[in-house]
Parts: sequence; C-alpha cells; structure tokens
Amino acid sequence: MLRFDRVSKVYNVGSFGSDRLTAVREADFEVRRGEVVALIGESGSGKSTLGKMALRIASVSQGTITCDGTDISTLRGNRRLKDYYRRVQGVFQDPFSSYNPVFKADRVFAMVRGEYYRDVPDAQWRAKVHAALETVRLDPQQILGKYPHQLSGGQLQRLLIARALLLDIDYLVADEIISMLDASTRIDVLNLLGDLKARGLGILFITHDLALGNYISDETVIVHKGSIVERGRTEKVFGDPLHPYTKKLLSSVPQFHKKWEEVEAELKAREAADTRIRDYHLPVGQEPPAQLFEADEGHFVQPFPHGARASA
Ligand SMILES: Nc1ncnc2c1ncn2[C@@H]1O[C@H](COP(=O)(O)OP(=O)(O)OP(=O)(O)O)[C@@H](O)[C@H]1O
Repeated sequence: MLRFDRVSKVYNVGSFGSDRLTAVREADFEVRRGEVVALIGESGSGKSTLGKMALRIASVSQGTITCDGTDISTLRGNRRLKDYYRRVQGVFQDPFSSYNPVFKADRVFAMVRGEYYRDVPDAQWRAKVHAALETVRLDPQQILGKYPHQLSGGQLQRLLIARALLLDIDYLVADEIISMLDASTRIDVLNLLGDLKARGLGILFITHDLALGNYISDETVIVHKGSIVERGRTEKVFGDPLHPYTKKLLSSVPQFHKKWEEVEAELKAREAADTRIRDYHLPVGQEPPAQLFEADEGHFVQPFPHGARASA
C-alpha cells in the first residue's frame, strides 16, 4: 500500500525564498494494489505535488509517505532508491517532453536496460520489451526504431507506460496522462489503465477532469487549495457529495438532460434533507481541521460551516 500519512508540503517562494507556500496540508489517504485512486482538483490545488512526493521528486515537509510499510524518506543511496523505482513509477502529462527528438523513441527502453537489466541477454530483453509493448497494445513492428515525431501523442504515452511496466512496478503515479490526448486515444489509455489495475497495479490517477476520474477510479480524493476536502468510494463521492466544494465541482459539469435550475433545486433539497451535516458543521469563522469526519462508512468529509458555499 502506498500511504500518505498527514503529509504536508511547504515551498519556499518569493525573490529570496523568504515566503512560504503551503501546497499540501496534512493529506491522508492511500493507494492499494489493484485499485485506482483519482486525485481530483483544480489547477494549483496541490495534486502534482502529492504525486511528486510519492516519486521522491519533491521532499515531504511534514508527515510520512510509506510504501508497503517503509517510510520512503528513509530510502538513501542509489541501490535503495533504484529498488524503490522498480516498484513505483510516474508518467506525466506531456509525453513529448519525455523524449529527446534527436534519438529514437525506444531509447527510453535502452535506458531502463542500462540502469536495471544489464545482465539480461539480448534475446530475453527483446522478449521483455515486446511483452511490455503488447500489454499497452502497441505493435512492436510499428513502434521500434521510430523517432518521437513519427509517433502520435497516444503512442508516446503508451510507450512511457510500457517503460514503467518493464520494471514490474506495483504502483503507478499517472499525472494528467490523458489530458493531452485526443478523444479516441483517451478511451484506449483509460482502458489500458483498467487492464493494469486488473493485473494488480495500484494507480494514483491525477486529474482535473471529473468525468475521467469517475470513469476509472475505485476511490476518489477531492483536493481544494492543498487540503483534502472529501474522499471515499468513487460512487459515494460522486453519488452523494457532501462538501460544498465537491458539490460545486460536480454541479459545474453540464448535465445535458437537465436544466440548470433543476440541478440547483436538487442540490438544495438534498442539503436540507441531509441530517448528517449537523454532525460535521463548524461554527462560522473556525478553521476547518485537517482531520476528516467519517460521514458514512469509508466516506470522509472535511468539516465546514453549515450553509457555506465553496470559494474558488
Ligand atoms: N517547485 C515549486 N516551487 C514553488 N511553488 C510550487 C512549486 N511547485 C508547485 N508550486 C506551487 O504549489 C501549488 C500546488 O501546485 P501543484 O503543481 O501541485 O498543483 P496542481 O493541482 O497539480 O496544478 P496543475 O493541475 O496546474 O498542475 C501551486 O500554487 C504551485 O504554484
């Protein structure tokens, strides 16, 4: 399990690094193997920072991230870090920036070999590469030996996922990997992630797109201004949103079969009927605690003033 335990990140900003920006505040959630967790929030809410901390690209300011029980901040030295990256890999939004246009795209595989599999004989390595490409539904004949500009964004993205698979990973941090793809490729990559999940991979799926998050995830974590405001089984968070910010996000997605007034009236009626709100409403002016309230089994919400409307 990849577990975030009250994890915070403070960046030093300003001209001399004199100001501090809290990008993530006491985030608490986990990604289990064989499960997709969607991390959803607007731009600047701290999603990528959470992914970067899990990949050790950014340090953790407070709290701990553990991978199957090991605090990842204690992994020092090339060998232990390499072992970690054998198990946890990241794929990011812009596939083009991960390739050097001067080299053939499959150089990313050669780099993995040089780093991790020097002793593997050529024939065995070829078979491994072919198997990884087939898993991501790429035809080795069409892909190997090509330059990045000869491949589509979707192919390049799948190639990066194949590279991660060469390492037999347990967890994948997928940061906005669908956003830049065209509609027909999107569904392919989404279905691929579904296959990987079925093979037992744990996936942290970072997105600002609610529909994508809803489509693919088992658990949803909603982040707003660095804090998790709601999390739980995806069907609960989407079907019975509790926090004003989650409601606002969901109501901003057009429901083509309904008029806007109908949606708003439904939200108000649901809120009025929701007796649980009394249990977790906060006096106006009180800072919301980082610890979430369990409103329903496995469905957590950050307490908020009753009647509050989420500010953007
Ligand atoms: N290296 C850094 N130094 C200083 N501030 C940073 C750094 N990286 C991110 N931030 C700030 O931290 C906050 C969270 O950024 P982050 O990239 O995690 O958000 P995000 O939700 O992933 O946004 P997006 O979807 O636009 O990538 C933002 O205010 C951002 O400007």
